[in-house]
Amino acid sequence: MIELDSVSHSYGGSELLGGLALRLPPGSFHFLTGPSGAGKTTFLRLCYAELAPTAGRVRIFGKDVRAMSRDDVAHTRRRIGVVHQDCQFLDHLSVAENVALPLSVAGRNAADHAGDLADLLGWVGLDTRAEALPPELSGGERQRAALARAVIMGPELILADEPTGNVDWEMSLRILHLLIELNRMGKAIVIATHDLNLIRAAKANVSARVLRIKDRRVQLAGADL
Ligand SMILES: Nc1ncnc2c1ncn2[C@@H]1O[C@H](COP(=O)(O)OP(=O)(O)OP(=O)(O)O)[C@@H](O)[C@H]1O
Repeated sequence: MIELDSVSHSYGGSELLGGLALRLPPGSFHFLTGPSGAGKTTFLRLCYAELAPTAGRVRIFGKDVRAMSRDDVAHTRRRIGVVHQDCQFLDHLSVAENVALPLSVAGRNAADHAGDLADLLGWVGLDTRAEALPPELSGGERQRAALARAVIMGPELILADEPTGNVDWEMSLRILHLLIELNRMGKAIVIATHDLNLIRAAKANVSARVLRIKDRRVQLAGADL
């Protein structure tokens, strides 16, 4: 699904990710952890064809990111759902309109998918907030709306950047369990998080690999979390 060979990235300063070699198979569950600035978001952006690595090669669904045309990038991204760290809503659109936005971006008629949208909002517990505007949402509601938007296109892979940032523990668990449910439906999941307790809670429920960025290198964490 995603293959990284000897991947490093530099924005002009020091190199991040340290020549990472990694495979993300279909249906897998990965956590990525490490200190602020370690390169977690950079890793996710590489997996979403938002960046090409400055060294090494990233292949997404078998295609080298550097060889992708604009159409390839658009097609690839339709197969990947992203939960951004800051959610990135359009504040003048309702929750339902924001969640449905990927459909219209892909040229589909959102009205044809009204049933799916209602089911999805119900699944994340936002059916009664469908007409609210994003600034009216709590942190947990924002994160769940962002998750609903990430899955509306039926992606095979979900990349979630701190999906439990700014929510309490109970809500963190609720969001985690939605992601575990998606994994059980066969979707590959990658979660970038600072929260080691979240990783421990997940490992009790799902077989997940934990990647830890330390000293600018990505290592597979052991059972000592
Ligand atoms: N567009 C950019 N231009 C220049 N430097 C960048 C850019 N994006 C990220 N960086 C730098 O690259 C490093 C890694 O950033 P990244 O956002 O990947 O880290 P992170 O592990 O996700 O951090 P956090 O946990 O704080 O979100 C940081 O030093 C950051 O300042």
